[in-house]
Amino acid sequence: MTSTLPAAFTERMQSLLHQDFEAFLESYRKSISHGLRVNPLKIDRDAFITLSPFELESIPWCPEGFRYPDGARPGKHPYHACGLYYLQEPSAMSPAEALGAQPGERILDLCAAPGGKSTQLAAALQGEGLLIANEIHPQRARALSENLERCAVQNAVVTNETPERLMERFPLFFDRILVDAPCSGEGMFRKLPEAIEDWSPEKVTECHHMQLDILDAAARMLAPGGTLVYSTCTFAPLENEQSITTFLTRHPEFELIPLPHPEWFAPGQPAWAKPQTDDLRLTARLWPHLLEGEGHYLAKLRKKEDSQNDQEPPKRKEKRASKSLPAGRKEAIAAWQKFAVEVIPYTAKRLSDESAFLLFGDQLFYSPAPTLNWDGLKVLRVGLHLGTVKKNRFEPGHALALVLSPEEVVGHANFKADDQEVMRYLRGEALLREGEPGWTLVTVDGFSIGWGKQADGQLKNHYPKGLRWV
Ligand SMILES: C[S@@+](CC[C@H](N)C(=O)[O-])C[C@H]1O[C@@H](n2cnc3c(N)ncnc32)[C@H](O)[C@@H]1O
Repeated sequence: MTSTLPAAFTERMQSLLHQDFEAFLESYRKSISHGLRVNPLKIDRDAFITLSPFELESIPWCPEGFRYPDGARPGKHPYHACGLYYLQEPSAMSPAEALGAQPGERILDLCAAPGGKSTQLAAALQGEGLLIANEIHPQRARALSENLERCAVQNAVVTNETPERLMERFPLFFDRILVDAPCSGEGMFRKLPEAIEDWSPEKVTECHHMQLDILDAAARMLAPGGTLVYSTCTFAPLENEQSITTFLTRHPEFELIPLPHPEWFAPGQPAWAKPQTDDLRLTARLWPHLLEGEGHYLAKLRKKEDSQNDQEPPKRKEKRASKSLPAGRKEAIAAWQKFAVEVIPYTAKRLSDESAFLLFGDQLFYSPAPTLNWDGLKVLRVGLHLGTVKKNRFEPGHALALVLSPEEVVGHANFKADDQEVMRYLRGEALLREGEPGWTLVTVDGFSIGWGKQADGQLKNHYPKGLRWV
């Protein structure tokens, strides 16, 4: 790392870490830790170990997590475009693991973009239950949506809302909530030198207040008995031990519970917050000088089963609102069914619950929560984007391609990962190829990557324009 660390930061860390300070500072002279997390919605861990073109080293606190060496470029490999893995620095793999999402649950990832933890939570759900992945910034919400799509997630709803607005709609609704809070980003100094420029003591204070507001909203949305994980990628006690202590003072209905992997994660520091609470030892610090990772803070909390819910959730209007039932829905479903029977007859049955189809404009989605009403919320995606209803035809969505396997489609074109045709496809070029006319699933070593349409000795390219490699 070449940029100089802010003096106010190093002085504070020295006064906190004492004899460990030199080792902490030394960690900034080492290269960053590269990680990837295998996406079990596309390939299981052991199969990926066999297939991987990169050297892999297991990360102890995340079964699907691996380090890869400097110089490997997994983001530039077609397997990345197929969604076989998500690039994530190793300590950032800990919060979603700690949350312990189970298939069938209702999960909220409140500060979700660009989606590292959301894709991990979706994998834990194994397609069952509901994930709401929320991001406040519109552009970042779009990146989140694309990453969930690439990782073949079918049961996520992507919203672009403030925590407060979500809170009004979903009181006491979730089994588990992740607050991966906006923070001063001291754990990013090694990876992103811009984070050093952005940092200031005032920013630390500002983030602390923002974190408390976000946590208040999360507290209201969690069902009694539910689990909340709070995480940051900063070292400032004010944003970690102090945010949790203040939260617990404001919310006696919550208690800290121990985190897994005490052999890897150092305990939180009771002396770094006021009033001093011994339970802070149950929170965790991931230090860059004690493990290979950029650093994180984690706290796992439970909302007591018998917590007084002073405000009971309002009676939800479960009936679908008119906007979700636009004119043309029937025709859209018919167009989909015609497409599905012709192109993906084996999957058509799985995606046939009439109540799950949602039409937004000309975009057809298959909802994981058909009884929920999304009117009035900024929603980017509700479950699986099936495709676009065009005049007299249905054009399948990229998201649909990514959830399909070759056995599910009538026509597919497979290429080996090192075949130049794959690069041409990713650049958006048509491929010269003979085949049955019509929609064709393009696969790389058997893993779907997108659609093509076969006609006149060519496979026309339907890889989305915004994703094309240049
Ligand atoms: C640490 S990042 C999230 C990283 C993400 N969980 C992941 O694993 O890819 C924090 C996110 O919180 C968002 N954010 C900023 N201000 C916020 C606020 N007031 N309420 C909710 N989220 C906010 C930021 O835009 C940012 O995307």
